[in-house]
Amino acid sequence: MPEIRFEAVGHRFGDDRVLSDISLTLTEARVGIVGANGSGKSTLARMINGLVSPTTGRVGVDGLDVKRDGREVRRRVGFVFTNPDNQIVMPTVREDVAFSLRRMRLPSEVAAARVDAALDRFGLTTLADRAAHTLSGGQKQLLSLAAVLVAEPAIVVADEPTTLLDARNARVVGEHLSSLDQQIVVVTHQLDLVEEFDRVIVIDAGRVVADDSAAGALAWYRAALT
Ligand SMILES: Nc1ncnc2c1ncn2[C@@H]1O[C@H](COP(=O)(O)OP(=O)(O)OP(=O)(O)O)[C@@H](O)[C@H]1O
Repeated sequence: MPEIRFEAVGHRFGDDRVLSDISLTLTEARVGIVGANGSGKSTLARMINGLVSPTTGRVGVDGLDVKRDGREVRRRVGFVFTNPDNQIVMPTVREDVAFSLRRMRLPSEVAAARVDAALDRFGLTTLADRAAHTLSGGQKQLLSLAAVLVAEPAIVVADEPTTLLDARNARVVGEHLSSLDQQIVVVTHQLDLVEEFDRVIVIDAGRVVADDSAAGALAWYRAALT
């Protein structure tokens, strides 16, 4: 598995300190991040591919510095947003998945085969020529996953990927995420999504307050909520 390393990471937005002294080395296949609204989870997740740079400390991916080696890191880290509308950029489903490969300069038949395989994997083949904006919320989130996965990143970071979905679609997207070969880091309020994960980290007020097996961390968090 890849290695994601936070070294004494802190972050401020203006005068607001939102992360303090985070040191973590993530090498497990499936890592969950949970915690209260505004505790800093999204900010932490966004640092893994450089969407946010820490104000203090350092974030590394496989020995690369996220700030210095941003392009190389972004090739390794795919990011799935809460709202797929923020991620879908092309008119049709097929074009949107293909867009992720534009920089790789693959021979066109190789690219087309990869796009077809990604569409098939996420059950989107029959929707390939549909206008992307006409998909349902669940279908759009599957399209976002296909568009991220087609580029074969080593790590997938997902920030509340099931929040906008109904229970059935949340389960479908959750099952797809859990079955990935890639290392995954998932931020969520839906605790069942990370119940089978290898490691769960609880963030509170910008600090790590629990870091354990899923069973241990979730028991801690549920007790803290009551
Ligand atoms: N771009 C920004 N500018 C200013 N403040 C920000 C920005 N992004 C986040 N914040 C603030 O940083 C804090 C942490 O936000 P973050 O989104 O990381 O929390 P979170 O744990 O993911 O919350 P939620 O569960 O509600 O999504 C919040 O107080 C938020 O208002």
